Amino acid sequence: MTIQWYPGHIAKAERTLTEQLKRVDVVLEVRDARIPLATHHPKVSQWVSQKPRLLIINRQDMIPPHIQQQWQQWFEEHQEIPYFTNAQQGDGVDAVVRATKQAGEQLNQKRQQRGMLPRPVRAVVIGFPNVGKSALINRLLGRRVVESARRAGVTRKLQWVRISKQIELLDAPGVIPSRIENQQDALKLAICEDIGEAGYDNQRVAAGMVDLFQDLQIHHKLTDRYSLAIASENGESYLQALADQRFQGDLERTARQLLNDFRKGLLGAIALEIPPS
Ligand SMILES: Nc1nc2c(ncn2[C@@H]2O[C@H](COP(=O)(O)OP(=O)(O)OP(=O)(O)O)[C@@H](O)[C@H]2O)c(=O)[nH]1
Repeated sequence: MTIQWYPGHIAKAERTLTEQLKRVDVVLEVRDARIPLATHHPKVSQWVSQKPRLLIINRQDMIPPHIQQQWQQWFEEHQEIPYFTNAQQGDGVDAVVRATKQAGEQLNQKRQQRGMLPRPVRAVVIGFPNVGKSALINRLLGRRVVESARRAGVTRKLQWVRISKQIELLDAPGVIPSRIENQQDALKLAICEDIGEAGYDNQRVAAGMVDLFQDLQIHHKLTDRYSLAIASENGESYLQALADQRFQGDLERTARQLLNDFRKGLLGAIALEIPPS
């Protein structure tokens, strides 16, 4: 399984992100609920430094509720408060606004102690490509200012927008470049399309997805959708069997179909990661 990264894009994304972080008081870090660990970048704490950070686990509608509960508990055990959202529908966004305001109140208390006037808290939404940053920004603003698209890597430019008297937001999300050396994490990012401008092979990623479903013991999701049992095959042979059964042996078309069905939620609510025990 090889994911090919484009170093020029990564360096540029890192520069833009660090510039954005310099300007803000609070950071809203968005992760993908299907893969909350793989959408964590190890350098985030270094980039964010001492600033308050809110952890937003988006796409909550795409995982089963009992797994969401397990993550809630896991993060709390690790001294983090996760805010679960469905940015497409707006679920959970009010709690994010309240927490951001609270961070602003703390900021202004400190300013007051130093004899400074209060001002709105400045925030930025950051996260891997395609985790739902633009959708969240649009929800926070209650209107559509940032393009939100299924294609990864569409967001760029920089502007401030006022959410309320207390909060100002950078309307361009900070994109965390998704170069992840761990190939299993890279595979999950590719399956979820949270990978930005990287090159990958659809057939390998789709076969890897089938293997992952086996490991997670959720292969019945494939059987339910395609009426083709997995038997003992590995991902590659399943892809071949499905191609023969449905797509005249066309492996590329089969791989795209599998990935698309997963990404659109047509295989049901599926978590690709569960909290480590
Ligand atoms: N089902 C579901 N879809 C979502 C959710 N959040 C965002 N989406 C959809 O996912 C797609 C990507 O969302 P964006 O908001 O563009 O993601 P982004 O992180 O800004 O992406 P980049 O611009 O590539 O960095 C869009 O089609 C959104 O409508 C969610 O919570 N649930």
